[in-house]
Amino acid sequence: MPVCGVAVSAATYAIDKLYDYSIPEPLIPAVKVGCRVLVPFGRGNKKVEGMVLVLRPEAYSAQRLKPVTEVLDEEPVLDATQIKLGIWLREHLYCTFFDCLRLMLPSGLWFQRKETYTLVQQPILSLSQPLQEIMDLFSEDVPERTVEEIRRFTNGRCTGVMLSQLEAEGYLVYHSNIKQKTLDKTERILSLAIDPAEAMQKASRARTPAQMDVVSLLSDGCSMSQKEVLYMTGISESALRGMVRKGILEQSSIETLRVPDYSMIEQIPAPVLSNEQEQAYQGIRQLLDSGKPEAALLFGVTGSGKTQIYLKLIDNVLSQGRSAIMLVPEIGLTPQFIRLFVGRFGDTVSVLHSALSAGERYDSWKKIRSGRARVVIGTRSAVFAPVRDLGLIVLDEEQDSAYKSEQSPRYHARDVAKRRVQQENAVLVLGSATPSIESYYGAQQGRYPMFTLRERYQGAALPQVTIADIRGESRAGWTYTIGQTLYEALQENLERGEQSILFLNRRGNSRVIGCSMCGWVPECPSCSTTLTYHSVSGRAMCHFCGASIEISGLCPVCYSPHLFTECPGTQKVEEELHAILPKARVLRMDADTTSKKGSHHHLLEIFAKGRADILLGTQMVAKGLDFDHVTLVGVLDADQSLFAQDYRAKERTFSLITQVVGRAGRRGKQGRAIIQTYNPDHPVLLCAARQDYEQFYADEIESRQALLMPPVEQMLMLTGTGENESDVLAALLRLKQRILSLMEGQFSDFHYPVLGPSPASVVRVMGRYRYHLILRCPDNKRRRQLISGVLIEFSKDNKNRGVSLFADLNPDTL
Ligand SMILES: Nc1ncnc2c1ncn2[C@@H]1O[C@H](COP(=O)(O)OP(=O)(O)OP(=O)(O)O)[C@@H](O)[C@H]1O
Ligand SMILES: [Zn+2]
Repeated sequence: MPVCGVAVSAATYAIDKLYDYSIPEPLIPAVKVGCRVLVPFGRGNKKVEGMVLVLRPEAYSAQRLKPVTEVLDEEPVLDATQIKLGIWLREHLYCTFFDCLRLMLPSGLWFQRKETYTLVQQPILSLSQPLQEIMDLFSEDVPERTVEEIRRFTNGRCTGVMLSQLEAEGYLVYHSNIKQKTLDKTERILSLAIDPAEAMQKASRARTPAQMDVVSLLSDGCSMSQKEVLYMTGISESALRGMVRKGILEQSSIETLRVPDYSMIEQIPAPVLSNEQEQAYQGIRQLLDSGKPEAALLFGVTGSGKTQIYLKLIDNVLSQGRSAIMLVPEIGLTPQFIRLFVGRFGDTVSVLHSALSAGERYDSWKKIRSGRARVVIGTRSAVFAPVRDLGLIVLDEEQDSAYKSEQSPRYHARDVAKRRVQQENAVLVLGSATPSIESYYGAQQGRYPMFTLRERYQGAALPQVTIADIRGESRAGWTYTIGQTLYEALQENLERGEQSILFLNRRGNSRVIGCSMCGWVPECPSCSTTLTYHSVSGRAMCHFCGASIEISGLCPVCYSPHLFTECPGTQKVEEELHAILPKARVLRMDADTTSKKGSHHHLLEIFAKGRADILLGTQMVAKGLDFDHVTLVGVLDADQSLFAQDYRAKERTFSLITQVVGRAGRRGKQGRAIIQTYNPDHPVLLCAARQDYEQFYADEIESRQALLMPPVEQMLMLTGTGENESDVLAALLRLKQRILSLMEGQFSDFHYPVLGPSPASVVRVMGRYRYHLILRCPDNKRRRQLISGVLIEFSKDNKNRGVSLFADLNPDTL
């Protein structure tokens, strides 16, 4: 009897392995490695999804195996190389086979299952109480129930075994309906139905500004999706329908092109590379020609033209009939950037990013897999793109933390890329003006070659940086966030008609509310955080779990009406700018103004066209932007991220500041940057001001060496979470003891300190406490054996009930 080994979706880490199933005669031709199947699993023989990983055509098995129920794919959705990668991921990320394999598939390809039970007949004999409870849910009026409903109505008392028993007795019959997620293909499009002037007249009769906004938005004859119109104008859907009824707007429906058509885009000719660029290009090309797997670091100052090198390398790869993957951090994927690639490679380009719908993703995946797309540009998960004949992977801004997944499987795109080029004989290029300490260390250790670009393209000078000590200014009675030095520079720039970028070094964008009488501030009941005030809804909301409370205008504790709200940083600075530079056209870019799809691109477009003088924003403005007329960059609060309790805080600050400063003066004109700080003598800021990466690296690696932090030593973090704080702590203490005793005995060759338990920086999220253990030890087979063993043991131990545990290698933040 032929047998197949299946990675089963329902298996938890503790019981994860390849499960053997027999293949019934009629299914033999259909079962192939890399196809998904439906198999019975567990004691209840619930039908679950799985993926065939091995076939043993003539296997003999002593025990009776359960048979495969159904084959879900006609052709394999994963090939042998991808399966190999999945198995490697599983070993390194401590996840199940299925979770690792699923990473490589677009969600549109996943299945949605509806499992139901239908009444056949009510039992004549009396049943045990729990079984009767289930049968009571069925009647002639309600003959069908989903499994989910049954579980909910019985408060979880119903088990798979009970249901199978009722099925075996002939009272109920089971159906499972599985289908690939269906996908929306059309979109509603709006345009003006009449002449703009006439439309404006009609709209103004409604006396609502929103309707007039809609008309002016569409007045240049363009059409726009309804979604965009809703977002840009804030009008309501019913008001839009009204405008259609009145004949102001015309509505049509188009099939959305789920893969954009790039074939008509105008070609951009390849520029001639500078000497420095040419040398780096030739060096990496030799690696490509070697036909061996290689990795290289491309270390080039901001504006040195790394992108042109990537483009030419991709040219080379394509001419060999191979494919390339170009990875960028989410916010680096600007329209300008995409245009460069599309202009060069036309319709062989496929862009993958998180704002794509499931359908778009699915269609891109098909285009890539078929070999029609040979250049993939995308964010983190594009590292799994199923390109034909991989030749090159580029990680631009390779130090960016967006490359690390914060959800299970917690992979780092750089590690996956390294593994892929090894498996597929390709070349990996890590590009950056401020490489991660890991990558630079690797190059220093001779693990891979480094190519350096010391000059900006066409010799444009790096910006002149001034460190502005704002301590003195506030003492002198200057109360604005924008210090005097920066203010004067902004004014000069405005007079000269040149653009400026202002960078607020903050992650979130929170508006605090509180009572100025009793000091009350709203806190989240389930997370250790304060709530953020949203004036639109009049509610204070938790950014971790989404819980919110209404703010009525009175303090809930002392009933005083004196509530204060403090503006989010960017909004406050925007108001300030209007006050001190009333003529400046300011564009604010932060989490608030860019929450909708496309708005980020839209704002950048406005700025690129020179329709604003100052671009003000959070980290989104720091990286990758390339504008012609920006000659001034201001960093408003350089210190913000410097003192975070995190071993990467300095690295991140240095990188951010260097990146943002590097936005100035990229086209000949001398750029300036002003860094405002309360710590004008801080070595990290001094290095960033000189854009002296080497010095920064030298200092940083010394302290990592002293503290045995990555990259000198690898770090593994074990996080326990649970609702009961003392349970979490006790479980982690037991775990620590267990690891230590294993290191005494069976793993005596593997002896390293275990630190903790220590609380996570936000200790409680969604009602769950989070504590860490930290191991600093090399990542090798012994470590993986040890950790995988204790993880499994942990989940099987009843004492740990209510506490879950996961492992994370070299976490990006603590
Ligand atoms: N060989 C070239 N010919 C013409 N223009 C070039 C060339 N190299 C670079 N440039 C131009 O110089 C500018 C800076 O290049 P690019 O954006 O690639 O720099 P970068 O190294 O990626 O910088 P950053 O790290 O700051 O993003 C771009 O506008 C680019 O078009
Ligand atoms: Zn919360």
